[in-house]
Amino acid sequence: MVVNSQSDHGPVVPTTPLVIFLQRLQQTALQTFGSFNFDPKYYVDLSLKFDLPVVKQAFDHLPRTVNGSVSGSDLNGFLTKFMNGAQEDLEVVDPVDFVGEPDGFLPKVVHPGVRHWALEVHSLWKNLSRKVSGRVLRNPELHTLLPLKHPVVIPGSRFQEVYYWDSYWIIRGLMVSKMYETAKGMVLNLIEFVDTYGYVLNGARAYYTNRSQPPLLSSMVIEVYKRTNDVDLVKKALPALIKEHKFWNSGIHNVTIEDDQGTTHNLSRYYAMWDQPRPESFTIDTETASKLKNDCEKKQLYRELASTAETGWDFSTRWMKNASDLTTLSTTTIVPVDLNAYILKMELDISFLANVVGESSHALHFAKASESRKKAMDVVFWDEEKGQWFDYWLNASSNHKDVYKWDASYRNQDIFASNFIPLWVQLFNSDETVVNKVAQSLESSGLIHAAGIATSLRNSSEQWDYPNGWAPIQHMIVEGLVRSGSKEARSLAKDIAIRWIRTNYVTYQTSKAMHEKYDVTKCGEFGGGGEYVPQTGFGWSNGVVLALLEEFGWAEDLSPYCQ
Ligand SMILES: OC[C@H]1O[C@H](O[C@H]2O[C@H](CO)[C@@H](O)[C@H](O)[C@H]2O)[C@H](O)[C@@H](O)[C@@H]1O
Repeated sequence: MVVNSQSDHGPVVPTTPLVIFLQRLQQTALQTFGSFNFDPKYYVDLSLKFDLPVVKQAFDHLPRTVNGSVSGSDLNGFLTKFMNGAQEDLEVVDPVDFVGEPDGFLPKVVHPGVRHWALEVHSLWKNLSRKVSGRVLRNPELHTLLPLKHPVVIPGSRFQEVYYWDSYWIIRGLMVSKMYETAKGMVLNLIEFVDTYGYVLNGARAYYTNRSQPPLLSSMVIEVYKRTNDVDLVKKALPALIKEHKFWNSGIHNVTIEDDQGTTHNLSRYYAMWDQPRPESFTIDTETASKLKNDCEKKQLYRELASTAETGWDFSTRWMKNASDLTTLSTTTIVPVDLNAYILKMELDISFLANVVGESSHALHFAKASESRKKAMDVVFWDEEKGQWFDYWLNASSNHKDVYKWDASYRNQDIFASNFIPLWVQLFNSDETVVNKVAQSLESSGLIHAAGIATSLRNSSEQWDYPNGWAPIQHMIVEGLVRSGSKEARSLAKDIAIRWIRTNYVTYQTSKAMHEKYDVTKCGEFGGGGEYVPQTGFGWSNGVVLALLEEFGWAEDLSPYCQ
């Protein structure tokens, strides 16, 4: 599948003729309809009513002005005659395992009003459940939606397809809702991606095949296994997880760093296999790159944009050399703390799962791999004095035959929520000294707000910076604190959980009342953090709310927070 591009910046996975055509349609639509309320993704999600050559010919024959634009009525006529709507590829499905109030649902949530809300959140899974329509299965070449075998829960809003890392928090919520069949089906779909492509795709669309997303498949398998003891699922998952591990630890994703003692360490980075504008944001990326001078620079920027989408944090100043200039994105030259924490957890998970099915040599191999990564993270990321792990920026001048010489000054000293993610992993949260240091550092970091843990301290307009970014990754930090077993750490975790739950409650009620996308200014100090779309909520927010309510329970009234 992967071929080398003309430039030497890495591989490129070719896209489909359909995606290329839909990008052209997207460009024309922008010219015709203008940028107000324009969502470029909408156009690459449309499907064809006829074969591509027929549709293309009709499109090419639309009357155009000298500057190439098409009139609104001609374009609307074309869309009606030749295209199906963006959401018609999927059918709403009744999940087989949904019941209004599952037996033993959230026993520690005792306040009646909060219990009522939790049941409403639980019921949102029904509104977010989809299956791929028969049309896609019969004629996949007419659709950018990829045909998945099992029904899914989608994030919602403009994201009507499965997303890799969103699925993790959705599955955490499904566990609370006792929807094990649905969760298992979602895991099986992701396993099939690994079988087909060698990695889990960013999302289930033809335009997402050139990159992955934060690798949390092993965590999903573990969560389902813990509740169901489904050994068959483990047997199916294990080869896929081993293959996925290889994807993240070889070729462009692998980085070797030599420390002061001359020991080399292998870590991983994000690196999309793409050097063109992202099809779902084609018009935006083209515009972003327009200020660059030459094609080589543009290709590199496009790779950085796609690689940043692979991080799940698209976009944040975390990946930018110059915080006010998106063209300075440098994601491929950053070794990220969170990615390596996820892979460390993947190694421990694989080792555990291999033991479950009696594959002791794999169990041993991955246990050793986890020890090596832990050492590498200690050397490259960990700052003992600051009590945080910092991203490491690769410096071209230190690159000798693909081995980078470690230098403390290349650590990015900026504070992000990702600096605390390693706490999620047992090898770190079992060390009391580390936990205490990290907890103190988190408390004084400035990241904890009324709404929970902010993604960054930078006030920028990027989606993943303060005040917009309230990542579900805070759930991992909370879990790390809880798993440490320390009383103080649990109390900090509870404090953060309370903030997140209140915020989401306020967001939910406000959004419900307004029946429109929620407006932060209406939610007083708890504004920000939730992402509640009327009638569906948002997949990962629903999941984290349910998981936190399960962990901490709830006895007080929440309604005073929503006046
Ligand atoms: O359409 C632009 C980008 O949209 C996605 O990113 C955002 O939504 C995802 C779904 O909730 C989420 O997983 C991601 O963290 C968000 O930043 C998509 O993942 C990107 O690849 C895409 O370019």
